[in-house]
Amino acid sequence: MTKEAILAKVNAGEMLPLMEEFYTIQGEGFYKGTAAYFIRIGGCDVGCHWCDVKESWNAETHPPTAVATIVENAAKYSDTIVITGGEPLTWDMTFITSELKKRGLKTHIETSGAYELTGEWDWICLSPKKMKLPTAKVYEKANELKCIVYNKNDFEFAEAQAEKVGKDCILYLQPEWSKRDKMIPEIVEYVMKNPKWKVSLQTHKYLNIP
Ligand SMILES: C[S@@+](CC[C@H](N)C(=O)[O-])C[C@H]1O[C@@H](n2cnc3c(N)ncnc32)[C@H](O)[C@@H]1O
Ligand SMILES: Nc1nc2[nH]cc(C(=O)O)c2c(=O)[nH]1
Ligand code: SF4
Ligand SMILES: [Mg+2]
Repeated sequence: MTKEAILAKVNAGEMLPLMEEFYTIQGEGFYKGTAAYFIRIGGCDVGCHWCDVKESWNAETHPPTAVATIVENAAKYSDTIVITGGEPLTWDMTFITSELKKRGLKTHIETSGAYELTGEWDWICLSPKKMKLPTAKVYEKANELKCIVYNKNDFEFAEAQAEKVGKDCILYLQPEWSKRDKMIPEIVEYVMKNPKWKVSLQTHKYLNIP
């Protein structure tokens, strides 16, 4: 295929820059503890300084891969597929989610919501970032809001984000991994005082799994 042809397919969401894919246990949020197949798509320009997958940022370093191939493979492992990144909404998610749903698979997304919400989702985990705020539509559609707590100011940001999501959206505070020893006690105290929030931990890191 020519470079132009590949670019056209990527723009149409029929090929995506695939960084990695793995069958594991969802470590975070509402589905924590549930087996799921993860598809990690490269490309993100949100720029969180504490991001735990900076290798995902540059889409050029991840090979454009046919969505048909990604979906066919994913279906062998699980009925729950988590699309993450990078920032998956950098790309048009319409085609990949429609192919997954055609096979009866459940589609979950991990997103900052910084770009237009595309695709058909059974579960949307919205993790807003100060540098590039979510779009109006993703606030409305989010099933869970997962705010990362790196320092005390993040509680205020989390409250402002919680104002913007729907009334059934489940609210989580998740410690930034490198600050976990400092921030876990703060989060515990905050959740006891403000019980509309729940604690989310990156349990896969404690389990030593991907
Ligand atoms: C790597 S991001 C990819 C998806 C999307 N770009 C996003 O930020 O939601 C997956 C999840 O990991 C969280 N995350 C990333 N780095 C983290 C860290 N150092 N500690 C805790 N959570 C982190 C993000 O906030 C997000 O909820
Ligand atoms: N096990 C596991 N659970 C996760 N939940 C969200 C993740 C992500 O990087 O999006 C993630 C991840 O990288 N691994
Ligand atoms: S938006 Fe997600 S992938 Fe992008 S830098 Fe932030 S945590 Fe990392
Ligand atoms: Mg992760």
